[in-house]
Amino acid sequence: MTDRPSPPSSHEAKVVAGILRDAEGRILLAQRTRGEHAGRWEYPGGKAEPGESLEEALRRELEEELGVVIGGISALIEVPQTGARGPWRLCAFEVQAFKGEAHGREGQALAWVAAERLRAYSMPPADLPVTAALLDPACYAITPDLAADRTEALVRGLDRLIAQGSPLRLQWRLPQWERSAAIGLLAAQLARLRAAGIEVLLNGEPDEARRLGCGLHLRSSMLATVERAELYGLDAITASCHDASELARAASLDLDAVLLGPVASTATHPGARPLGWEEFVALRARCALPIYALGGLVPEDLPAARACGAQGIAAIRGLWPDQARVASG
Ligand SMILES: Nc1nc2c([nH]c(=O)n2[C@H]2C[C@H](O)[C@@H](COP(=O)(O)OP(=O)(O)OP(=O)(O)O)O2)c(=O)[nH]1
Repeated sequence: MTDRPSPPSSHEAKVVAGILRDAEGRILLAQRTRGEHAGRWEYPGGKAEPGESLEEALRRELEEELGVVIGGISALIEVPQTGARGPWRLCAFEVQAFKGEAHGREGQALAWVAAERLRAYSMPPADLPVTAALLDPACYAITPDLAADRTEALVRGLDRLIAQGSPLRLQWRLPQWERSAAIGLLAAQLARLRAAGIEVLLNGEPDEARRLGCGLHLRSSMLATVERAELYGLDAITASCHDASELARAASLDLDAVLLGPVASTATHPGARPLGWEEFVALRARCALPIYALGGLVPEDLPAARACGAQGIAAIRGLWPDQARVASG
C-alpha cells in the first residue's frame, strides 16, 4: 500500500455535490441556471464556505437548493481541477438517506435519471469523473506478462477473476505471445468474461478490437499517432499516459479513461521515476478524463486514489488473482 496523499491545500476552493437516489435507484440532477455552465446538468450542491466542513456545506446546500434534509453520507470521489480562478476541487458524496421531497427552490429544473442514462445529460467537465465513478469499474486489471507456453496459467487466472464476481476492466496484454495466439485465446475467452461483467480492452490495433467486438487500449506510442476516425465504432477505449501532453492528447480523442503512472515504483518498469500522489493530483487537476492510477498499487489504495481524483487503480500484480501461483505453476 502506498503512503496516503497529503491533504488538499487550504487555498483550494471546495465544491460539494450530493448523489441522491429515489426509490427506483434513479439519480437526481439539477440544471444550472447561470454562470459558465448555464444549461448544463450537475449533481446538486455548491461551494463550501470558509470554516465549514464538507458535510456541513452539503447539508446546507441541499437544504437551500432542494429543501431536503440529508442523513448519512459517504465519500464517492474528489476531483481536483484547475480553473481560471485557481485550483478547486469537486467533492462528491453518496447521500444514503434524505427527508423531504426534492424541488428546485432556486428555480432550477430537476431530473431523476436512470444511472445508464446519466451520460446523455450534458455536464460540466469536472463531473465526468464523478459519473464514471458511479458507473464504471474501480479496478482495471492487466494480464501478467506470461511466456507464450503459459496458456493454462492464464486461463486459471481468468477463472479466478470470474469467480471473484466484482465489476472489472481487463486489459489483454501478452507482449511475449504471437499475435494470432494472443488474439485467438481472447476470442475463445471473451464470451465468458463478458458474461461475468468483465469489460475486456485489447492492447493492440483498432481493427483487431473491432473484429473481436471488445474495447481497445492504446499504448502511449499509439496514442500519439492514432486518428479519431480509426477509433470509430469501438467499445470502451483507454490509453497509457505519463504526462500532461499525453493526457491532453487522450482528452482530445475523447477517450473513455486513461491509465496514469507510475504512481509508486513498480517491478514492470523498474527504472521509471514514480510520480507520487502529489504529482498525480497536479496532472489530474489539468484534465477532466476518468483516470486510473497505475504502478505499485493494490486494492487497499482505492480510498486514497479516489481522494486524489482517480477512477480507481490499474495493476498487474495488485489485481491479478493469486499471482505467486501463476508465476510459479
Ligand atoms: N454543485 C455543483 N457544482 C458543480 C458541479 N460541477 C461543476 O463543475 N460545478 C461548478 C459550477 C460552479 O462553478 C461551482 C459551484 O458553485 P455554486 O453552485 O455555488 O455556483 P455559483 O453560481 O455560486 O458559482 P459561479 O457559477 O458563479 O462560479 O462548481 C456539480 O456537479 N455540482
